[in-house]
Amino acid sequence: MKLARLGDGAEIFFTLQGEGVGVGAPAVFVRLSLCNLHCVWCDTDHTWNFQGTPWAHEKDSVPGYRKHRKDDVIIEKSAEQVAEIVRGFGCRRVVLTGGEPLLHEAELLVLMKLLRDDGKDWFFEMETNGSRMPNEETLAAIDQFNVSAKLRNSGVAETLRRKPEVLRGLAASGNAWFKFVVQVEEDISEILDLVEVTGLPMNRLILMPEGRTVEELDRIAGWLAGRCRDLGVRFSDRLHVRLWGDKRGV
Ligand SMILES: Nc1nc2[nH]cc(C(=O)O)c2c(=O)[nH]1
Ligand code: SF4
Ligand SMILES: [Mg+2]
Repeated sequence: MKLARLGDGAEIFFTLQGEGVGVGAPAVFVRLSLCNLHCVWCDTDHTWNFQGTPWAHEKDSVPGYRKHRKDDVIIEKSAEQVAEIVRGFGCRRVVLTGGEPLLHEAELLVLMKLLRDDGKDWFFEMETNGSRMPNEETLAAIDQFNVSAKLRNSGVAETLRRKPEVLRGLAASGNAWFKFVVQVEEDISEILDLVEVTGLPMNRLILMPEGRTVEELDRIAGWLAGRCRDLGVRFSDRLHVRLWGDKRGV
């Protein structure tokens, strides 16, 4: 499978879940490469912002920033190799993320089977952008979907990112939380419209500030936390950004 490359190896790391309902839980993250979306503020654009692609990213305008050479940011590993690395951390909570991990669905099913064949109580989370419906096997294998459907603020065309039927299907699994990235007040009405169209359960909603620095998070959290309280939905910080900043492998 194609993973994000970090140094000589794959971007597989042991940290604390920084976002969503499980924030603070020790977990091994496996970062797959490739994404079917291309959000302008994506904090893992090394999974898709490759040289020769037409997508825009906020960082494109930063002096000295270059789109990535595929060979620098992708590494190929078998499910067996990934399983061996994951086992080495001694933590059985695993977060499959990306990019978009569902682009590697068959290989991830092999990985989860290999790990579960150890006979231990693994817990698999998947961070997904909610634009693709997992198959039945994946629905059965994943313990928790952290679904982050993208809003207008992502800069991605609505036809690509907005899939109400997928959100309904994920909600029906009973294992999904819906984590929206918020920048401005108008995002809230967009989220509430989507909730109405899809019937997403309010008690599975999480609103999280967009930001790759503590200052950016604080600026939005300053008003968003109170809005969450009044709406009766969860607020999520981005703990890893607070603790370690905008770094890879944390
Ligand atoms: N600590 C930590 N928590 C996270 N939760 C979701 C992440 C992601 O990039 O999908 C992430 C991440 O990259 N690091
Ligand atoms: S869906 Fe996620 S990984 Fe893909 S571009 Fe958007 S933020 Fe980045
Ligand atoms: Mg991240």
